[in-house]
Amino acid sequence: MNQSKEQRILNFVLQNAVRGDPCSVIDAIDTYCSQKEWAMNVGNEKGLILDKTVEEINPSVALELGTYCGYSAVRIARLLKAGARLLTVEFNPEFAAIAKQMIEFAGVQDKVTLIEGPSEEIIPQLKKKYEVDTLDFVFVDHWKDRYTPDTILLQECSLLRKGSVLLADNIIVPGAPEFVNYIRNNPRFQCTNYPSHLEYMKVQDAMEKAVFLG
Ligand SMILES: O=C(NCCCCc1cc2ccncc2s1)c1cc(-c2ccc(F)cc2)cc(O)c1O
Ligand SMILES: [Mg+2]
Repeated sequence: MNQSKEQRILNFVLQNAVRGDPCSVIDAIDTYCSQKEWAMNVGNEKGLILDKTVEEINPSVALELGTYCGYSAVRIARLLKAGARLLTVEFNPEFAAIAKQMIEFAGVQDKVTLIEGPSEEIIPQLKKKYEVDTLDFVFVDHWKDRYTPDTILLQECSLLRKGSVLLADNIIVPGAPEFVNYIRNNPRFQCTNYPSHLEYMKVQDAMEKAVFLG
């Protein structure tokens, strides 16, 4: 059975990065996906916007929707202080299996809880099953038509508090127009747009930061 692209990315990391060194894992994925096979990791340009946002917030509890191969989970987890944690949700079992290995190889597994399943089922479980009170930071990078319903669901589940920050990927490509309309017209969010480019391409993309005002 021939390998998946995601398996090839993981193999390249295992052969070219340094176990326990998250930066070498990030660099290896970016090298492979810019030179060999494009893949939907947030990439290094938008990754720097993600880094700055995480460093600004210094979250104790972070949520990621859309793990994929674990690139952004490793990016976020490497910046978390001692005792802080990242919960990351992935729907696709093959992607989750790759991400688990990626996270472990990077050495950030103690900070990351990988949850396999659809976000609409997982979000309502976060308080009781995953012992979350409120979320300091949410990286939104899953199905683009789930951005709005899941942002509403996070509010309904009282998972956001005054100052919680959402950062959404792919505002232009593939695009999340309904989410942009919802969040920018919602008085309970203060929004900022960050123009950038689609990972590994010269195509325009952007990220949207939304601070919950309570
Ligand atoms: O679809 C994208 N990302 C979501 C993958 C869906 C994985 C899911 C996770 C999950 C968790 C919980 N519930 C349900 C779900 S579904 C995505 C696509 C492109 C792209 C851009 C140009 C192209 F030509 C082709 C693809 C770029 C990106 O940065 C992306 O993030
Ligand atoms: Mg994305």
